[in-house]
Amino acid sequence: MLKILVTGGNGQLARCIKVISSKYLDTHTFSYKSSAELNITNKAAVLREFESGAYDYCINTAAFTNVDGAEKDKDLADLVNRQGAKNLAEASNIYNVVLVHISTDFVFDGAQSVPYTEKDPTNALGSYGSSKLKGEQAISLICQKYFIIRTSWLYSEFGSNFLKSMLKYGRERNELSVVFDQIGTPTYAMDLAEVLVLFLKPNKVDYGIYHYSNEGVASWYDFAKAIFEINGISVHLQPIRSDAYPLPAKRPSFSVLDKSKIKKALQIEIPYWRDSLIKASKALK
Ligand SMILES: NC(=O)C1=CN([C@@H]2O[C@H](COP(=O)(O)OP(=O)(O)OC[C@H]3O[C@@H](n4cnc5c(N)ncnc54)[C@H](OP(=O)(O)O)[C@@H]3O)[C@@H](O)[C@H]2O)C=CC1
Ligand SMILES: Cc1cn([C@H]2C[C@H](O)[C@@H](COP(=O)(O)OP(=O)(O)O[C@H]3O[C@@H](C)C(=O)[C@@H](O)[C@H]3O)O2)c(=O)[nH]c1=O
Repeated sequence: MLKILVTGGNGQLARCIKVISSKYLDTHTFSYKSSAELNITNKAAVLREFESGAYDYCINTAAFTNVDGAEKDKDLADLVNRQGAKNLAEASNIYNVVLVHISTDFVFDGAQSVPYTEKDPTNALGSYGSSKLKGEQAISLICQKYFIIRTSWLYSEFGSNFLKSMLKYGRERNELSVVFDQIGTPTYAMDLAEVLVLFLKPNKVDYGIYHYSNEGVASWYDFAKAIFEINGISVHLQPIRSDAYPLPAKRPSFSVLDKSKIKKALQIEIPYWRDSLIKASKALK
């Protein structure tokens, strides 16, 4: 039996892992710890959990994910996303655990116009992205056995996300404005969860950084348009530039991820984002 700790156990991605992991219960035991049960910023608590749990893997989904909130709460974002990741890296080394850590497309500045590979230079624009980047750096410096999976624009039937916000606003309002000058790839967190479980196979895949998102490319406007079409919601949708929708945090204008490495390593085909959006919309109904 492989023993797996999942941090951030009440979050969107952890809840998707819980759904997917039901297929693996003959061979894997998953322990989900919410922020109240295991605060990853508390090093002593992390060490105690690793010692008592005798885990083989830790999937770290815990993070400070409020992109605009991170501009105001820089210290807290840093504490969770950098120090928390560092604590897990140190505990993983001591207790011989493989750390599977989730990171973000927001480690890039968006200056590129071709999809980002794992080797491309990082340069985060805001506090969320830079705290996540520092978390990655701490792990790659300290940890002997780790996978860092960068992903983008997660949504699902769980937690709060862009899909659920659009469905809510689309039903409440006649008109909506959404930015069309930020390009990336929406990713169904359930698809990512399926892929994360594939990393839980001893000595099958090389340690390091991997990019995973759904296939294809969209702006947030395209994503919103597809949400309304697929869900039969009639709303007047206006494409706008980011400067017409001012927010505390600057986002990358282009953060499409190149997924060649993960496709080769895991021998997977990745669903197109619109097909996955149809699946998620059905799951929500
Ligand atoms: N959402 C997205 O669009 C994207 C997310 N990612 C990354 O994917 C991962 C999962 O994101 P997602 O599930 O969407 O995020 P959520 O915000 O839904 O979940 C994160 C969870 O982390 C928990 N958490 C916060 N602080 C701590 C702490 N100190 N100790 C333990 N747990 C804590 C939160 O608990 P509580 O609610 O109690 O604070 C929450 O349940 C994160 O690493 C994120 O950076 C990457 C790209 C896109
Ligand atoms: C709700 C809304 C947002 N927007 C814009 C704001 C922003 O530029 C863009 C995305 O909106 P959000 O703020 O919901 O998403 P945001 O928090 O920027 O999403 C990011 O979250 C973190 C955690 C990640 O790691 C990233 O991959 C990415 O998913 O859409 C509109 O233009 N109109 C709207 O009505």
